[in-house]
Amino acid sequence: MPKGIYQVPFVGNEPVLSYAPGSAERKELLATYKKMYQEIVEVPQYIGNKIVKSGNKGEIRPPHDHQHIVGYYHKGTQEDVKEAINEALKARKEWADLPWEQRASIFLKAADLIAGPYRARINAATMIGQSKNAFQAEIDSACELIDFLRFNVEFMTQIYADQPISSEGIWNRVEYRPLEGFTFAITPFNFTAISGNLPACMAMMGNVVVWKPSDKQVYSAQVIMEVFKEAGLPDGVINMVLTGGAETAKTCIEHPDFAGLHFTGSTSVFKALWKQIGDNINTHKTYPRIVGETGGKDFVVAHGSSDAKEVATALVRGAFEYQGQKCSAASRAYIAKSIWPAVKDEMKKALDSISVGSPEDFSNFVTAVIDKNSFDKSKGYIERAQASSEAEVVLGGTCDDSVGYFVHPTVIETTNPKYESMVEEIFGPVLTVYVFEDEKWEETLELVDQTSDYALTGAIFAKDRYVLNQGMKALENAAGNFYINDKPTGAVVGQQPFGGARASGTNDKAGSAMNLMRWISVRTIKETFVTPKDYRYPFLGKE
Ligand SMILES: NC(=O)c1ccc[n+]([C@@H]2O[C@H](COP(=O)([O-])OP(=O)(O)OC[C@H]3O[C@@H](n4cnc5c(N)ncnc54)[C@H](O)[C@@H]3O)[C@@H](O)[C@H]2O)c1
Ligand SMILES: N[C@@H](CCC=O)C(=O)O
Repeated sequence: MPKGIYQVPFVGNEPVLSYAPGSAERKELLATYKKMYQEIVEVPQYIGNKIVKSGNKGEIRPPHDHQHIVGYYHKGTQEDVKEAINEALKARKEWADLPWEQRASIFLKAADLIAGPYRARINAATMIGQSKNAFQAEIDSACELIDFLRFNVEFMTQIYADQPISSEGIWNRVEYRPLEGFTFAITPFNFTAISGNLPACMAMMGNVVVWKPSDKQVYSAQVIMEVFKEAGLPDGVINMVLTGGAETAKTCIEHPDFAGLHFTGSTSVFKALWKQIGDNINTHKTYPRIVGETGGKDFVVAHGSSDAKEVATALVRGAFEYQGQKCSAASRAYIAKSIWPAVKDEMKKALDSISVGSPEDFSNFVTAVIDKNSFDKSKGYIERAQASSEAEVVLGGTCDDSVGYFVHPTVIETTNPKYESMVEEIFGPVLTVYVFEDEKWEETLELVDQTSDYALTGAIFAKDRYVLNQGMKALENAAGNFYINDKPTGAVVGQQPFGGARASGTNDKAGSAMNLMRWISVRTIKETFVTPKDYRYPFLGKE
């Protein structure tokens, strides 16, 4: 047990390296990328103390060069998932009983390993496997993951320090116990940081975890496991299985010791999982915690008083960074008629200067979308817009999957504010713009609020403070992360806690104490120093 009330070293947000031409970090990252590109990686499952190589291999191909194989991942079975659950449950007691500062040390060390010796490797794996450019890899797989690990340790200590008051003669305490049973993390392809954070933050609070990453993110997932192992994470605490989503969910959710789901991914999958958990509620020993951060149809609404160049820049970065494959990506924009010609012109200039290609070339702003399904999906929206009487492709529109899944940044302009690409999540570099009459500002705000089921991120642009205030009120429930005169992407851990409501998720705010609270079950302890020896009230029966 701790012999002191420790304070954790806390250093704030990890500085983002610039990768300037000639910099040491650029040289190291490029050399690592090239080396890893030529090697054949084998990604195993991590179950208890075993590194499991089933021999049933799935290929890992860079989305920007789909004929090239960089390695294989070993697919598991449901027997592996059952073993992972057993190993997690076996590890539970010792891990849950470990003093918090020992758990904290492991994750702080993991953060330092990523900040130092693993930085180039985890960024290169993210560039190769998920086709992020170096700058996007740096903010995700290095900085955001490091921040999640360090800030969550800080939040954990804040939670533990939060204690009730005590009246005279008693001492009240609360104990923040991990959940009873095992927890289950399912993670998406698009952020290495999310993938590492979901299992890690549950483990940090003393839980044991079965983690199923996306089969499109296995390369960087392996680096995460290597880091956790090197940081000293005991066997069985986080077990990584490489199995099908639906079957794995069934095995975990039907288990009596299933204690919590930490999910990030699409809305339809999360809704199905929620239902499945409800259907199995009589099997579970405890009410499972359910946290899910899901899809978005994120908006930018620009008032006539806003600066056209600022709006255009926010749209280009917000909609097209990482090929629009951010849950937060700007994908529907409402632009006042008086500024639209200037906004379009600025966007055209920007898009004309954007090059599309492999992340190995650091001058490429846009690289490939994740796979053929994603490519076909974006292409479908573009082709339907080209054929539609209600929409027009005004910028971009080129798609080419001969080498990689490249979709050029595309802007659709529609006359129908409920046109399909104003409503549905595309998750690709396709932005749809609806131009409104300047005097219809209030109706437009209502439209923004009512058009989509999602409520993840959104941005408002205006110079007039009354207008901003009006927009903030009208859009109060339309976004969990709301931006004023900025793009709707790029939340930073500790600065903008992230998550949305409505169909976008449970809004438990990744990278905050609010999220960590979901992975603990509080025991309240009252200790009485001088225990009464007589049942009677002092004046009972006395007049
Ligand atoms: N709100 C957020 O914080 C946030 C962050 C990142 C991504 N996302 C969302 O994630 C989606 C993109 O990621 P994706 O393509 O990896 O999502 P996805 O839903 O296809 O997959 C997410 C995970 O669920 C698994 N899965 C798929 N089908 C399953 C099933 N039937 N049962 C159980 N698991 C299943 C996948 O294998 C993967 O591990 C987008 O909708 C995006 O908006 C949201
Ligand atoms: N937190 C990220 C988005 C994560 C979802 O894909 C952002 O704020 O842009």
